[in-house]
Amino acid sequence: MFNVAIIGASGYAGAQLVSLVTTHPHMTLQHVMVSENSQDAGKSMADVHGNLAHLGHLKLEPLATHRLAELANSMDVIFLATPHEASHDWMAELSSGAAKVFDLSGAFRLKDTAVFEQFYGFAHTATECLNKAVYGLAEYNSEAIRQTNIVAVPGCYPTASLLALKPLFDAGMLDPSVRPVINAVSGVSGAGRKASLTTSFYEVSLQAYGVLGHRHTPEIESHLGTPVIFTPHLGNFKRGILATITVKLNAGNGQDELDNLYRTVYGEQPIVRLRDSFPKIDDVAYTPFCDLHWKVDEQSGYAVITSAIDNVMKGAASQAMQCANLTLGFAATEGLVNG
Ligand SMILES: NC(=O)C1=CN([C@@H]2O[C@H](COP(=O)(O)OP(=O)(O)OC[C@H]3O[C@@H](n4cnc5c(N)ncnc54)[C@H](OP(=O)(O)O)[C@@H]3O)[C@@H](O)[C@H]2O)C=CC1
Ligand SMILES: CC(=O)N[C@@H](CCC(=O)OP(=O)(O)O)C(=O)O
Repeated sequence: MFNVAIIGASGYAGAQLVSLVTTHPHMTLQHVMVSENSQDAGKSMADVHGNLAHLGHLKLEPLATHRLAELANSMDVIFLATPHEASHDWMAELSSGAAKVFDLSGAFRLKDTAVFEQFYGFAHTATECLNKAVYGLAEYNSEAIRQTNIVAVPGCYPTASLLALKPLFDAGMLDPSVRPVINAVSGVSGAGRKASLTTSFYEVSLQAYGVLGHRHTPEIESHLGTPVIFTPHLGNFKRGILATITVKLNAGNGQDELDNLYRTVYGEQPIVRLRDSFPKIDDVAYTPFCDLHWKVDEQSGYAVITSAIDNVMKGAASQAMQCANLTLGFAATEGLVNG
């Protein structure tokens, strides 16, 4: 059995990981942790998340920095479901031992530190870790993920967007003169558990935010290889992301070509489900799947692709678990998909 610690275990992504690790056939959850001065320190997982009421024995430990080295040497796997700053500050020490570290924050997803500082608002100084970090888009980078001890788990919107767009870009099917346009709606869990007016029940409606300036734009662009227009929206539901993506295809590409392409790329990938109709968020909520469907207008050469994921699962925790499975030598789907 592999020993696991989850830091940030009281948050939405961390609690989802608690669920996944405690049901994983080859993992033992040794530590669930929060920040040193957390109000939740000492409480159990059952106290903070009702759906984990059966896990009253798992107590949230406050994590003081002097314990980082001990974790690095005693754990096989460390999941960081923490704010970007905490992940950035702690990665060097956490990754200095035998443990493989999977960071769900955005701290290690952008290799360009100037772009990072512009979008995250603080300077990146963990250069060695950044150089080592592999972008954990599990369907694409499985070989590199297997070899590393630092995985930067992709953001939720980038996961939905890249799984839809990468096959087209990599196959040279996109007209380079027209940027892909990504309009995506996320449930409020994407904003994390801390109370705020923007995410309070009475305030949330359906609204664009971060227009032409969201930090996921450079993440999508750098891992896709071409500029995009990305507009996120906050929706009045709990879980899931639906990304509707419009692209202009190069001449000679129509419905048949896209059908063949997606089948070739994802036919053997159990987490990506190619659907016969446009997916709904409810089809993927609380699951590890990404559902894709597309339609081409043969006359204009435009195509619309929709990509649906659960932001807390494929957009965070279950993708982190896919990556952990790969580094430990299991199938990416271990503990996530049966049958
Ligand atoms: N929610 C989502 O859909 C997604 C989230 N992510 C990323 O995953 C990470 C966690 O997100 P999410 O679960 O939504 O966030 P939450 O706000 O729900 O949870 C954050 C967790 O981190 C803990 N924490 C906060 N500050 C520190 C610190 N300095 N040291 C240690 N622990 C700390 C919090 O507990 P406490 O403050 O009590 O210590 C809590 O357990 C973030 O980086 C987020 O950007 C990525 C993809 C999707
Ligand atoms: C609805 C909502 O607020 N979503 C979050 C994205 C969540 C996510 O993927 O986060 P990281 O890139 O921080 O890991 C946002 O737009 O900031």
